[in-house]
Amino acid sequence: MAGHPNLYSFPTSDALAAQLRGYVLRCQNSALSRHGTFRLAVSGGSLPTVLAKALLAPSNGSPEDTPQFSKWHIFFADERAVPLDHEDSNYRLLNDELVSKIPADLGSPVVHPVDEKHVGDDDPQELADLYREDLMREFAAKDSVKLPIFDLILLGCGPDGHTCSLFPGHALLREKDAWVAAETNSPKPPPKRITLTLPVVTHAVSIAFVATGAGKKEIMKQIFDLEEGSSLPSALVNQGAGEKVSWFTDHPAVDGVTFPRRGSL
Ligand SMILES: O=C(O)[C@H](O)[C@@H](O)[C@H](O)[C@H](O)COP(=O)(O)O
Repeated sequence: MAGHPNLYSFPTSDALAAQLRGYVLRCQNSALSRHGTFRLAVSGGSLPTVLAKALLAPSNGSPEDTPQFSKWHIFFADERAVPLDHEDSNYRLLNDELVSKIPADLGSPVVHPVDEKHVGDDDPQELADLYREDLMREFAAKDSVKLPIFDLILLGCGPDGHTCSLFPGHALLREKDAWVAAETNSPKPPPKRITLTLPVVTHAVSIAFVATGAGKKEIMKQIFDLEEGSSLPSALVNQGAGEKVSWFTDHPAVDGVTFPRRGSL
């Protein structure tokens, strides 16, 4: 993939949220003009809170600045193998932070949770297989497709460089064909999870990371160390998707990070 990812850095969380709103809505508007729906995947961690701040802010009244939630299909970039009402559930997190707070006049998104009947399985592979079937229904109805193409995937980045539930050094990073994979021994609790794979992430039309706070600074240096080249999962997304990737950061997270394409929105 040609080109470098875009890196944006903001002084405050309000400034970051305002620009993230514009970015997500541009992705929405272009997806709606292409195929009438907006299909995105979101991560857990701090992302749903930032996303809610971005999307629940008042609109300037123009159609371009209005989320059309009734046309959204929201999937999970990764999910933990816990009941949907469990405090570790990304579904619950997204619902509490964003979905339950959407004003009625903006419509309701279709949210695609993992299959609750299978969250207790010893092997989360069954859960991953069922989630793939859900993706197939949404993305592969007409033809057989090799990989789903999300309009947007919103990611976080852990202090060890993980993203989704793709952890450094894991064999899953070499996955070429599967859409959804099971993780049974995640270094970040809880241990059992499912995750979109790298080919699915890098195949998306647009990919955005949100990474904030001084705690991310050291790993950001490694991710963007172009001379050494990094095999960290977040760096592999950069390498696989290039200019389709945008990083939304705050100043403390990128203090001292040298980067070839530092942009402004
Ligand atoms: O469910 C999860 O565990 C996440 O999807 C995970 O990949 C998260 O995005 C990162 O750990 C960053 O988390 P923070 O944004 O909280 O730093």
